[in-house]
Amino acid sequence: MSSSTLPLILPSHIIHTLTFSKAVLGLVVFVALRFIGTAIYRLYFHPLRNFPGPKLHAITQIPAVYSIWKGQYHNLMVELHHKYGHVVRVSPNELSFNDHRAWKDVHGHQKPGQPKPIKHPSWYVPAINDVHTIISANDVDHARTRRIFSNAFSDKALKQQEGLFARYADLLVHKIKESYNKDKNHVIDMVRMYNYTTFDIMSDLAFGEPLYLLTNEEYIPWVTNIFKSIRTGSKAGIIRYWPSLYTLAKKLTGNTFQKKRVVHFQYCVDRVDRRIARGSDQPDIWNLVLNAKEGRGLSKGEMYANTTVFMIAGTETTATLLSGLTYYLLKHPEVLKKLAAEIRGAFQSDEDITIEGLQRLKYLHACLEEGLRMYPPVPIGLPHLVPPQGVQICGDYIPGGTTVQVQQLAMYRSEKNFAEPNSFIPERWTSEADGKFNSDNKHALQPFAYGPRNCLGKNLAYHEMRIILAKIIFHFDLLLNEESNDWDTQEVYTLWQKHPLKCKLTPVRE
Ligand code: HEM
Repeated sequence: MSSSTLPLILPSHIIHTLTFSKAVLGLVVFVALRFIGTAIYRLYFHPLRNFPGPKLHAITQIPAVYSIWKGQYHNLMVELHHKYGHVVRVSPNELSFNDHRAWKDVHGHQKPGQPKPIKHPSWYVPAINDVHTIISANDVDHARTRRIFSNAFSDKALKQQEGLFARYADLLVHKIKESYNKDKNHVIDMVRMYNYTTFDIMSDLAFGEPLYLLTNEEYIPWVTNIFKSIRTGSKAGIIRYWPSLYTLAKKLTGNTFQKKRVVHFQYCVDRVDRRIARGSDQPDIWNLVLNAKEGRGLSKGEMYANTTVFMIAGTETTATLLSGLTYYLLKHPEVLKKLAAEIRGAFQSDEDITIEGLQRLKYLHACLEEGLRMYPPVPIGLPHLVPPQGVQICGDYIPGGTTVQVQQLAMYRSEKNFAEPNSFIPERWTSEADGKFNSDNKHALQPFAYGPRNCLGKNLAYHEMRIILAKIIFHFDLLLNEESNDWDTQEVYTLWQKHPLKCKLTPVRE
């Protein structure tokens, strides 16, 4: 048998195998050529080709996505900005900024008719009832919603709510004293204690009743699920980097995720309904909103959707700052001593600790600012989309369709913005600051975001953080437990994944 006749007598399954291998080979070659073609385009012809950044990041979104998946995106951004400067091309269609001017250009007010980046529609989606929240609404709906809710977050409202904050801060102190009285060597996880307090406060404001976390010293499953969903939501969210897969994945997995979201949402609906049916004479969100002219246009759907925002935006963030600041104070005993002297010197009793009294404490304010700089509760950027006309950011023309983000941690840990950026030095925020801090770029620090869509609860958050921290320091001496020595080495899944912060608190007064 000559070799030339061999193919004729090959069994059919071998012929199939050969055809199949050819098809696979063809596919591999096609994918490889496509990848090379895309890589060449993105490196040499793409509108973002002249922006600095690692070549691999310009070619593919995989390195950025991988770091999000591993919870290391915050560190990657610090590193890339350190190496490449104030603007970095972090993936083919995405630019990251750590220059203070980007706050105004991305988040700030623009003149009427001037194009501006919008909140990225892939990231900012409506609530489960398909109603947009204050955070996700387009600019027009946002302005209306913001007007409605601003009554509940005004200075006047805060003054009316003062007693409520004091009540929960006192309960926190009471619980810690109780634990100490049971066991003088007690070790307390302050992350939990701060979360219990901030969730109870916000629940009282939004549902007219606490979640009783402080009373029971235990999370309820609804709260645990919030923490879990922040992590899984951040991981699952990477699919947005492949828009066509995103649509497909939404269709395929819609039901699984949907069911969990429905259960979570229903909890808010039931509690808001219960609060409205019961009525209340307290200065909670609903009394302040519904009694004002603007609030009468609010639909039930909007009430439910926005409550979910308040219960996340107004709780975890504040507890995060308190946990981070407590950690840095414990790592810097000289700062803690100075702060304790200020607080204990200013007040004689709990009743003295008022909004006005706390606002006068300059060193407390400096410590809060430095805590927000070192450990911003929202450490990464909030994705915005450049409109088709393009915009100017930090003096550069940015073409339409680009995703842009202002990175918080990378902004605050840059020596271009702050001297000794990785050191916790509250003095930099005071008039007694060393000369080298005179050139600190204070405007770079915007932990509550910037412009018309900045944090609505900023004043509330400052008061809450002040009163809780002041009462803790007024009543206790604190020590960090050894196991929490490296507490700040954490992953970020949109928000910090906080480890337990184990501390020993010893009462200094009855
Ligand atoms: C340290 C504490 C806090 C920090 C660092 C913080 C930070 C932020 C940031 C960065 C945004 C912009 C989010 C975005 O555009 O995607 C935001 C928005 C918002 N925050 Fe806060 N927040 C804090 C506490 C609070 C509190 C206590 C409340 C009270 C409910 C609150 C309510 C809101 C609301 C309603 C928005 C949406 C505002 C709008 O779109 O007009 N936040 N916050």
